[in-house]
Amino acid sequence: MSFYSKAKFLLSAPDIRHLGPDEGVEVAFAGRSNAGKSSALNTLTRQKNLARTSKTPGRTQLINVFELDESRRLIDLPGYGFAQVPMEMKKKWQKSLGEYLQMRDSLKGLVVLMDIRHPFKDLDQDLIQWAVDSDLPVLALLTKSDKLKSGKRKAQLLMAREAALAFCGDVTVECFSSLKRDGVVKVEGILNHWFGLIAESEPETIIDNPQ
Ligand SMILES: Nc1nc2c(ncn2[C@@H]2O[C@H](COP(=O)(O)OP(=O)(O)OP(=O)(O)O)[C@@H](O)[C@H]2O)c(=O)[nH]1
Ligand SMILES: [Mg+2]
Repeated sequence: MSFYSKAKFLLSAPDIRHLGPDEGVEVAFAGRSNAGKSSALNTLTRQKNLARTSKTPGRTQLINVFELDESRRLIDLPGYGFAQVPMEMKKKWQKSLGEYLQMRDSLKGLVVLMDIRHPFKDLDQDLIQWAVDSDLPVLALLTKSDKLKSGKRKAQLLMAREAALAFCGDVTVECFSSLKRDGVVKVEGILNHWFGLIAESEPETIIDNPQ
């Protein structure tokens, strides 16, 4: 059993004032609406319905917190860049998202998810750039990698890595598929470091649940 499969829903908050104490370590999943954030969390935690997913963009409207243990949490953030949301709602979400990213001290790592077919849109670049400038560790995932055949997938990955280097600096970029579980082991390895489960110098390994 993976450490991440222990995840339990803790709370949903409209803004940072409704989150629990700003202690321990949080790793947040961010990205455009419909990029596959909630699906990725379900895949990582091996739970089908932990985070709510939907075909309709804009499903996740609150900051959703999932507890791994008493000091470690996974965060599912509302998506950005969805045109069909009423302006007022959009403003509210973007405000709570911005506040979370800028003010939450326990945020120790950011996973930015982008559809492999159209990565590094303006808002993605802005977010990754901001994380790099803020010294917040960031992992960029090209989601729904199952949508492309192997050759095209590799080409997109190379292109995205070059784009990341050009626009945002030295950012880790990997492919990910919730459907095929592509990239899960790599994500776990990186999260293990961010959560302080293994030292930086140690090789990336999968942490088993001790129970
Ligand atoms: N083929 C394929 N579809 C995926 C994958 N991941 C997610 N999807 C689909 O993409 C849609 C959006 O997924 P969600 O996980 O709800 O996306 P989200 O980023 O949480 O969206 P918001 O909460 O609206 O911001 C759903 O229909 C998923 O089934 C994947 O790896 N492969
Ligand atoms: Mg979602």
